[in-house]
Amino acid sequence: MTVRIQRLLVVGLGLIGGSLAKAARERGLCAEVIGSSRNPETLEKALANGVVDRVVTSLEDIAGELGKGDVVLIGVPTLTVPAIVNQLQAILSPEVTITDVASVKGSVVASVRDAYNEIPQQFVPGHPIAGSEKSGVEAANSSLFDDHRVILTPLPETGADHLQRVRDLWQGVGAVISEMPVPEHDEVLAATSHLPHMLAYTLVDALAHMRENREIFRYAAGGFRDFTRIAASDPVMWHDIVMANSDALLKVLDNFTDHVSSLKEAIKNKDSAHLLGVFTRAREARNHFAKMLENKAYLEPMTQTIDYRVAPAEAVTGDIRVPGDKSISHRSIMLGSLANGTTEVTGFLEGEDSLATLQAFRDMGVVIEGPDNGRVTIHGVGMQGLQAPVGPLYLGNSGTSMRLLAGLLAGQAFDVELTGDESLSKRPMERVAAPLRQMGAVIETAEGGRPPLLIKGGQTLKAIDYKLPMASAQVKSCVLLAGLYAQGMTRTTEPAPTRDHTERMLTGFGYPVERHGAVAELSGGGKMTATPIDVPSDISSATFFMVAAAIAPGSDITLTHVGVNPTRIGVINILQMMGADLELTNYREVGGEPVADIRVRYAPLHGIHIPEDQVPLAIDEFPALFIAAACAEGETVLSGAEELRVKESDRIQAMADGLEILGVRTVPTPDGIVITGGPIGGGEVDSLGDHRIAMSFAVASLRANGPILIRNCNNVATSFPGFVALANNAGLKIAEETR
Ligand SMILES: O=C(O)C1=C[C@@H](OP(=O)(O)O)[C@@H](O)[C@H](O)C1
Ligand SMILES: C=C(OP(=O)(O)O)C(=O)O
Repeated sequence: MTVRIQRLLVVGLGLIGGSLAKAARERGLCAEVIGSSRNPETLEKALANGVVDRVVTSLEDIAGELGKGDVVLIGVPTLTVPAIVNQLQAILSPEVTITDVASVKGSVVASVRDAYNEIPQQFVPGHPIAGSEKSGVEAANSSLFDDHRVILTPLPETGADHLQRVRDLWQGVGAVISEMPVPEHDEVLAATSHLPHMLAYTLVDALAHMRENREIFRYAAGGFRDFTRIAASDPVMWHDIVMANSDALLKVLDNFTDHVSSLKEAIKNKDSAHLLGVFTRAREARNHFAKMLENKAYLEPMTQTIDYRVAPAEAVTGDIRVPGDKSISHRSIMLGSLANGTTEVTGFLEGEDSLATLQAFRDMGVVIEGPDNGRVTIHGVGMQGLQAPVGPLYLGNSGTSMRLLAGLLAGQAFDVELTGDESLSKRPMERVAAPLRQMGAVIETAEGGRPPLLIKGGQTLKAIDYKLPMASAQVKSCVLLAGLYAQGMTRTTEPAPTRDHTERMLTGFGYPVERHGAVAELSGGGKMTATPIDVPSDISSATFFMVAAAIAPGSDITLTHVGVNPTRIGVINILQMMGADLELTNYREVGGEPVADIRVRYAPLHGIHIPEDQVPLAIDEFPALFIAAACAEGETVLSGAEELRVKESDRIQAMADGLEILGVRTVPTPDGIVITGGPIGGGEVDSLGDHRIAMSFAVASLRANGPILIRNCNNVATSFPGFVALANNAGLKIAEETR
């Protein structure tokens, strides 16, 4: 329903009133725009600058003309609003829509109620979040509201057509409308607008009072200028706002004063942890909000969807260092946070999954600097030093974060809730909840053992001897991490070897872990000491380039500094069994983890039966290995890999569907797949938001005879930020498209 506005009367032609009048006039939103002001000079300027069609000096002169379809907008300073409202009550027809632009809504609504003895249907309180330190009709700017927010705070009595008319007016001048209740508006604005203005005014006033003020202002550049820009705002307007919103403002001022007092204490006591804590948290929050605002998070989906359009490519060549290992990055944050002392991490993966873990620990009070080019400094808080987070810990797409944190947090003193994105919210968590409950933890899951996880703090955990029902490093790590807080010796026995980064890193941090064969055990109640961590490149990310070189004639690529922990090298073993030409050189150990450079040159591949003992050692590499199988002579058979069905997507089905579309024959089975090698065509495939599916199909382009469009590739950033640039450098032809 669009309700056309006939006449718009703007009472008070300051910056906001003047800008609205001018914008409405220029955009032809109303039949006529009329301005009213007590000041004849303002009226003259308004006419001269084309702000209004006509002016009136008193409301009586015009009120009688106005009726249904007309709008009166009160644009005077907040404390002058009651006088205008009183006047309007006496002379204006109840059919005329009345709205206002005051920065405080409680006091305006109260003045309307006083004047009318009720809230009339015609009244629609509003507040455009726009402005500038400039004031007056001469500053009127018809694009002031473009993409700016206007908050309307309609009351139960407000009439629907009046509300619609005001919405149309603001939308017509380019604004974006949100609605909220009056008290919420006043609290939000006290914190986000009124407090900063008070601080800016006070800072400038305080400095101006210092004896050497000339000198101070002479040297006050960047920071001072940025911080105090708003101290040039209209003093009367701000006086009125403060008087009108004093209750809400006093509340935020109290809170802020407490923070300043703690900062003062920290400076006095040279408390670096406190200072760094405040600064790193604030910087993160500022960046986070800036991103949200850039994306207009309240208006549109947070980000756009990224697709890859991949053209057929020839070969891959060069020396490449892929980003840091995801599993090790997660663990570096977890153990570094619980250690005594400061842990320096280099090579940290700045992907969304490991950043989710990092943020979770920040949310629990750990001061973490970085990441900055893979460098992270963690100020460990000791085994008992985590604090209750203020809200749920959001872990995005990351299964590892949720399952390992569940273990670590089961024995803490506080309650915590773990949540995740759509994909993570579908993944099974009973596999960790069950052993943790056996240890005495109190954990609730949503239906079907899915996230969110609600963990009740303050439980006494006791050690268990846990035989893992599936080969899962996440479940093993979860139980061992809970074991750090349990009474007695916690033991895990795994059905097949899985990645052992937790055990290695605990040892590195000085926490004794006994290991023999399939068994790992540790006693609760110990402590850890900070130690530097150098994270090797992720073999799971390197895999995409290994497969790329293995399938594309003419390829010769060297992947440097790759982690080649024996529990992770299934992909190397399987590719070699298929006939790939793979060579490991420069073998060394870095911080308890073996590392090597891997050179891969093209060689024809043949299908194999993948030995089941290799499955856990290559669990994340199968989507890419399926592409190798599609390029191999004959059949490749995988079994014993039902775990692939509960990753970020059902990776067996997702790959089978995509390969079929590209003309490759596949037969999915409950625990694996049979793939018959053959030519690969072009087509459109869906990664289902699974990073490894997206990157695998990009690699397929090296053997495809047409372009491949891969849908939903945003999550590549969870494990492999910079993938597209690195891949294109090596020889792929990926174009990112957003929609
Ligand atoms: O412990 C880890 O860091 C991981 C273990 C594996 O999961 P499962 O334990 O579920 O097999 C793997 O798929 C995941 O990417 C990372
Ligand atoms: C399975 C994976 O990760 P996670 O379980 O941590 O989401 C993966 O990275 O392939």
